Amino acid sequence: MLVLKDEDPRIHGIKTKIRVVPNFPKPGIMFQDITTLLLDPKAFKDTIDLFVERYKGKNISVVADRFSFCPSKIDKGTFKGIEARGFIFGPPIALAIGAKFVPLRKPKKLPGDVIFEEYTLEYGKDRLEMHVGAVELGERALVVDDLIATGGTLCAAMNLLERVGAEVVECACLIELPDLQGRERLNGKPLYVLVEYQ
Ligand SMILES: O=P(O)(O)OC[C@H]1O[C@H](OP(=O)(O)OP(=O)(O)O)[C@H](O)[C@@H]1O
Ligand SMILES: Nc1ncnc2[nH]cnc12
Repeated sequence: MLVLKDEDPRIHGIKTKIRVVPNFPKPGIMFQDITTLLLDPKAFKDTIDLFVERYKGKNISVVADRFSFCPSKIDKGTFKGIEARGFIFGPPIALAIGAKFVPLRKPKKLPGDVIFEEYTLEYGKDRLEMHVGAVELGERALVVDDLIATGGTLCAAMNLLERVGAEVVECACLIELPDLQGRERLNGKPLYVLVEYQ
């Protein structure tokens, strides 16, 4: 069951549009499918608006988000779905708050010089890369993702930004899986989520 995080009536509409698919991509995983949310322009817009309302006027100059789009792959027992979720929420939030968008990509997708961080997922392991020079010392950054599970992805993203001297103001996710205790990997960094799955 998805649990409402607060009383904003828009959150109820958002929650009803997230489909939960049991046993995908592996037995035991309750997959939170946001593609059904994207089919509903009002729910999708409400999601972006809630984040924009929270971060507008907060002097944030960087929105960092995973940015990936490539075919599925299966390697050494690790299933990775279509890599397409990371770029959905970050760019519209960045545009609306007047920040630049910095893509954090899976390996070998960025053409310039990169720094990278490796991390583990609920159902696999991966690596995030960021272009050298995309973020400058002292910039205030927001890290956005669709979902926090074990927290590995957000932790890797924060590490990348902090290694180049950015200040990560907050992490923002549409969905949290609290049972996986991902928050505890964020070293006390604030995390804002719209819905929890329990
Ligand atoms: O908190 P964590 O345990 O790190 O898991 C959360 C991450 O898992 C999913 O991405 P995934 O890498 O599965 O790929 P996709 O978004 O490209 O489909 C999701 O979009 C988050 O980025
Ligand atoms: N249960 C889950 N649903 C959707 N994306 C995920 N990423 C990691 N765990 C996930």
